Amino acid sequence: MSDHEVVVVLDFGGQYNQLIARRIRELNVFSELLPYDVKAAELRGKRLKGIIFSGGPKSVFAEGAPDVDPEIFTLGVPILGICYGMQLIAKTFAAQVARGAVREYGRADLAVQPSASPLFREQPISQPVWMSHSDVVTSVPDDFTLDALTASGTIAAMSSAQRQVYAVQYHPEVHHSTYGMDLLKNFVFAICGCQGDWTMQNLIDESVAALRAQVGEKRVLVALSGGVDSSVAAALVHRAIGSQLTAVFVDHGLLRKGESDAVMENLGGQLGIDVHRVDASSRFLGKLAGVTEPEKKRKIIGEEFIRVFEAESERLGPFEFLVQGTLYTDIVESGTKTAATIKSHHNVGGLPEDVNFSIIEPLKALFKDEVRRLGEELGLPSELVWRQPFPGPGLAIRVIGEVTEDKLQIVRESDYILRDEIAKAELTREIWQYFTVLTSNQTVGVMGDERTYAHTLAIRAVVSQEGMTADFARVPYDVLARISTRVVNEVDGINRVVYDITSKPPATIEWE
Ligand SMILES: Nc1ncnc2c1ncn2[C@@H]1O[C@H](COP(=O)(O)OP(=O)(O)OP(=O)(O)O)[C@@H](O)[C@H]1O
Ligand SMILES: O=c1[nH]c(=O)c2[nH+]cn([C@@H]3O[C@H](COP(=O)(O)O)[C@@H](O)[C@H]3O)c2[nH]1
Ligand SMILES: NC(=O)CC[C@H](N)C(=O)O
Ligand SMILES: [Mg+2]
Repeated sequence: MSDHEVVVVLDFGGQYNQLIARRIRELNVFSELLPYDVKAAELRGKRLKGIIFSGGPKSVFAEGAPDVDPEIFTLGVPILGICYGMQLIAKTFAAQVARGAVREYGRADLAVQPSASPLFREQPISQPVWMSHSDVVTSVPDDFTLDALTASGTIAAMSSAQRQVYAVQYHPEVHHSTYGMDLLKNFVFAICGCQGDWTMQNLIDESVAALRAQVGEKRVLVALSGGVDSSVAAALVHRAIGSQLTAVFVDHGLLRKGESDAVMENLGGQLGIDVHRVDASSRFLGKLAGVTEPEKKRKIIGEEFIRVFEAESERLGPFEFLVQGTLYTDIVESGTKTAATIKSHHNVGGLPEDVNFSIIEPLKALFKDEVRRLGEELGLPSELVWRQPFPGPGLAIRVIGEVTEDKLQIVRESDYILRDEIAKAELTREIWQYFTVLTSNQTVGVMGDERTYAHTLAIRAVVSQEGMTADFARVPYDVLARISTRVVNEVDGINRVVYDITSKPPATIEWE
């Protein structure tokens, strides 16, 4: 990768960090996320054009707060600090950072100053931005200029042209910051002087070469779910090593109605790979019996997947390598050295300690929408590339609390109705993900003049770009009404249907 221009993002543990790298790649400039404490000497070997300090959960004045190698400031390339990154720059250049009297989460209104740096070139002086911080920079360092304030008077941007150091308190990488992409573009091109020499085709060529070198003549197993990520990962690995690749699809009894057969009918042909199905429902449901705690459920499922792959390796293998379609979202939400654990994705935080494979995750730096572009570039059919995401733990995390066959049946049937009505309303492409959740809460109803005491079902439908942030979908009321009526009439055990109107953050997409 070193023959491309690179803008490095230093990771202080914020939730959106890889998103920064991904936005830069969108501008056709290679970008990667590195630990915040990388040594300046390690960066010298690259065609380094700029450095971005990310956000992070710590306070710069907390004990042991993460800091960079001071030599980073002597590399002679421009630096952009975002949120924690800006607070760190303020501290480095002896300005004040304090706990804010008013915390800013979500939308804020930015007032760009007339003398602002080229970061704000060709942008409106008043613009909406997305904030998520409690600490504030309360004075601008000597020889820095103030570039922007928010309506509450917070210092929101500052820079020193002479030092080539720029900083913003808000998050230009999230699409709710309307001109965020323009700011990053100005940083990358006007300030760092990049040309833009990186494309998705480069990524394919480089991944194929790296996979061939890593695997050699050995055999490889791919964990294939029929979803977007594992299909794209399989297609990429197949391009690299052809018939050395074997696919295993696990029917864990937690799939949607009709899914198992549909995957077996279509997927092998679409990918040109032999797919072996394993019926593992009794072992998954057996292990989940009586378990209610979401993280425990996720870890059981993560381990059971691996045990099934090991058994298949004995039957069909041996296989030295296991390919998973892990995305960056799965990694950051599972928790890293710096990022908090939000939930353990089965394929990352849910993995057991003893795994008998070397794991290959060719998409682990990417987000869903990048993977979709990659899938299109690899020539996969669009119904596969645009399929809505479905989590590996499946319906087990959509039955709140204990998973039983009866409860799974309710979710399976109601999900089927929901999907049917969304398809009839031609909303499948507009809504990013949609499903039902059995809340395991019972309420009183009246049906056929009789009192009922039955379950509440929730409908979750969200719009998103890549699953890191999301908003609830504005599904038309008449569509919701049809779904509600059909669910109560056609699915036993439900007497109430509610619609989840929370965004992410503060909620997540799945309920567990
Ligand atoms: N039923 C399954 N059988 C085999 N592997 C699975 C199964 N479910 C998930 N996996 C593995 O776990 C990984 C993560 O699951 P995840 O749901 O995030 O991805 P996906 O299913 O490939 O794509 P999508 O997000 O579109 O559903 C998959 O890429 C795949 O490698
Ligand atoms: O393969 C997966 N294994 C998991 O353990 C898992 N948990 C959540 N998801 C999916 O990830 C996206 C973000 O979900 P959350 O907002 O609920 O964290 C959404 O698309 C979720 O469906 C998972 N996918
Ligand atoms: N998002 C961030 O980088 C937050 C920075 C710091 N933890 C604060 O709360 O102000
Ligand atoms: Mg999936």
